[in-house]
Amino acid sequence: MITCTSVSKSYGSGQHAVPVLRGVSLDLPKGSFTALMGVSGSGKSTLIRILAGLESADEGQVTVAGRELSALKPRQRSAIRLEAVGVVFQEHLLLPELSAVENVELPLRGRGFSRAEARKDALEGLEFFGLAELADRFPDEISGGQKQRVGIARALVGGRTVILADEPTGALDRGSARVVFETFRRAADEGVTVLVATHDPLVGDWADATVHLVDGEVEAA
Ligand SMILES: Nc1ncnc2c1ncn2[C@@H]1O[C@H](COP(=O)(O)OP(=O)(O)OP(=O)(O)O)[C@@H](O)[C@H]1O
Repeated sequence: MITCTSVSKSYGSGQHAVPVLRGVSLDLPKGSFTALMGVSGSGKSTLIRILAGLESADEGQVTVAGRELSALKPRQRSAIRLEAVGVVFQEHLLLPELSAVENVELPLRGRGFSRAEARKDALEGLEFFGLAELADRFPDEISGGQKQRVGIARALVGGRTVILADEPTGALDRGSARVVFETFRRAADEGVTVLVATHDPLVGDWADATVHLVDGEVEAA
């Protein structure tokens, strides 16, 4: 579901090129929850952005949800995100002027769903994660953990099969972080492939596997 082979990436060029990822290979099966760990600067965010198609690798191949990303133009990659790949960041990025359910509807509306269809699927998504009672609240009326879970519901709505998250619990207390990891677990148990970059050792209680990045390389297990 997520495969990358010999992915390398440097920032800067020539003499000033700084290698950030060096020959990273991963093969994450459908329905797995993998934690991506490593010290600050080890390349976690860069790898997540490449897998999400937000940046391109200098070398190597990346296949996500059955699509080989390196062959695609940025606009085609963003279409894949809309259809198949949800991305969650440390900041929830909910739009403050929209209610929770309206936020979850957004990617569906972007795909041309009618208002009624989008509402139905968004409510189902919130319900699946136990968030139905928050549907009509605005982001500033719910807790940080709840916002992040609404963000996960938005990332998954419309049958997306892959979720990529970068430090999703970085701004949360331990209790909220647990619930967020539990939410990813639930998604993986439904067949979604989940990769979460995190510093938070709590993730070990929910993830199936951990990949450690050290200076841009996958550390042998
Ligand atoms: N756009 C960029 N231009 C230049 N250098 C960058 C850029 N983005 C990241 N880097 C550098 O690449 C290295 C890896 O950064 P990255 O953000 O992927 O690490 P990380 O493991 O996610 O760190 P953190 O845990 O602090 O988020 C760092 O040395 C960073 O300074």
